[in-house]
Amino acid sequence: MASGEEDGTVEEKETNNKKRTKGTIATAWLTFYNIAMTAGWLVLAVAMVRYYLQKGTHKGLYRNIARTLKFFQTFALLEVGHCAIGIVRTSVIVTGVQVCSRIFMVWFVTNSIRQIQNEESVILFVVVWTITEITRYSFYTFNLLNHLPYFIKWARYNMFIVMYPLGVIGELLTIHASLPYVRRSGMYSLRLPNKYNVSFDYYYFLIIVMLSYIPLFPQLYFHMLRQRRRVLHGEIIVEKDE
Ligand SMILES: CCCCCCCCCCCCC/C=C/C(=O)SCCNC(=O)CCNC(=O)[C@H](O)C(C)(C)COP(=O)(O)OP(=O)(O)OC[C@H]1O[C@@H](n2cnc3c(N)ncnc32)[C@H](O)[C@@H]1OP(=O)(O)O
Repeated sequence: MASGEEDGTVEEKETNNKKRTKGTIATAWLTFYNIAMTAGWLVLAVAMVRYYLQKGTHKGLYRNIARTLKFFQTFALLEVGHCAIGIVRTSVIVTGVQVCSRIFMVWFVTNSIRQIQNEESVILFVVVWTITEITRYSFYTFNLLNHLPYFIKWARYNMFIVMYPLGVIGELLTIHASLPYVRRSGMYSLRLPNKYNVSFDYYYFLIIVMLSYIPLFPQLYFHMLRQRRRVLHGEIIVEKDE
């Protein structure tokens, strides 16, 4: 029996071939990307455990892992691109908020303000991110390879229930701890008068960022709860255009 494709015109066949090639290239790239990211976050986990076992303190841990953390968290910007070009079925906005807030935490808060790098809250969010990302990227990898162990799927769609709030607590406490240093130093701020005639106060900007967690975090959390119902309980979810 002839298949639909065999019945199609030459243009239809060419379009189908192009789609298949794009699909193969995209899958190969995503598999490479997810393996690299799983490895990166595993390296980070091992470095943290080794540091703590050797030194017996969390002090200095951030400085020890900062370079690896900055590299792999910044690399995650590609995920926004994956959504934008349509090779993963995820909202650009949801992914954008998630990735940008992490990059902001790493570069513009923790990396920029040395005095807060030994805060327990920094260790809290870094540990939570690490556990989450090892699970998430190994989930995507095994899923793409069609060999997904159930416990990884279970962990991906259950751990966030606790990890997400813990990560947010770590992030908010870290921003809060940075406020006195930012106020005192006036960093990243622009005072009037200046040649641009613009004023910007990083201290108040950080307060606005903290407040923006109130409307934004529930959206990310409920998005994940919907994904959980869809993947673990097979519910059909009709998402609004995000
Ligand atoms: C200027 C500064 C602004 C700052 C603003 C501040 C406001 C910030 C407010 C909120 C802050 C949040 C801070 C975050 C903290 C933490 O992360 S704490 C640690 C706990 N975190 C988590 O548990 C993270 C949970 N979130 C996520 O997993 C993602 O970020 C997500 C974008 C929300 C995930 O959503 P989504 O991708 O839609 O879900 P999935 O089920 O995983 O995937 C959907 C489909 O897409 C496929 N896919 C996605 N990515 C990939 C990939 N890399 N490779 C292959 N496939 C991928 C996936 O397989 C799914 O496919 P289908 O099954 O076919 O649908």
